[in-house]
Amino acid sequence: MEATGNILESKDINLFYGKTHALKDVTMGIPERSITAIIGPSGCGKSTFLRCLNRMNDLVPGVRITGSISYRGKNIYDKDVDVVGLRKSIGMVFQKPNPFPMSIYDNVAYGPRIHGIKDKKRLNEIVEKSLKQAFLWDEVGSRQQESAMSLSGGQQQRLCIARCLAVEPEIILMDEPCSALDPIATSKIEDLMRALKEKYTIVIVTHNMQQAARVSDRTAFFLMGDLIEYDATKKIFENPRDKRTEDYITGRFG
Ligand SMILES: Nc1ncnc2c1ncn2[C@@H]1O[C@H](COP(=O)(O)OP(=O)(O)OP(=O)(O)O)[C@@H](O)[C@H]1O
Repeated sequence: MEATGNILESKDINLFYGKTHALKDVTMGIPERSITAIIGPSGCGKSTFLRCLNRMNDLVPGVRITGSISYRGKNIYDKDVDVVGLRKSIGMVFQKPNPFPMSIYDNVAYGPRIHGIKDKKRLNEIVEKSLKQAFLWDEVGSRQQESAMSLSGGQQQRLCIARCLAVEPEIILMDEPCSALDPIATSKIEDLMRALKEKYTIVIVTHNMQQAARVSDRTAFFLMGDLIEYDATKKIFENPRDKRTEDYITGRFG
């Protein structure tokens, strides 16, 4: 690990969608094996920033990015970076559960197969381990050949997390992973996140401030593309430095 103790470091990131300046000089470090929450009003650049962390914005036409993001000390925007490998190490879970229309087993085995694992026994082990890690084994272990579409929304989201874990990432980016889920399914995902941070680094975008306060170690508050304040979650919620952070977390705007 680098001297800073951060697994990811963004430095002076600016991002433009055509003329829209969506991120402005964003500099922040993300500590390993912790949960970092990104909060802020709609359109402030939360998802854009999250997508910068594994170069998902490369897929958006007309995007221009300046600055750097180091992953274990290496700039992920360098020309020689293998983006497929990068996204294996830095996985992503989306707002709406998006299982593939195939069996539970095939969903989880999908990534390892793409990365060349063919041995049935090895795949079985990976699928079992990933389903267990995603707190899903007890519910679906005996019905792995059933369609993933038959699962509940919360189970589908945990399946998407299992699918992400199956390729052994180090970092998991979560873009409002609970916004389509009910409170019980949400609390299961939150329990899962707490367990996963023993081994993984999690960055979560959330509209739900209580969720940020409940699960994260550090919180970043964005406003119109600027990183306004970034600190220990307790500090952000109990004693923020910036008036704008205070106004947001107390519900005075946004
Ligand atoms: N693909 C795109 N093309 C053009 N502009 C975009 C694109 N994606 C986002 N933007 C713009 O960039 C800004 C930041 O958007 P972003 O989605 O990152 O915000 P957000 O904080 O995640 O919002 P929300 O909470 O509503 O999801 C907004 O002004 C948005 O309209």
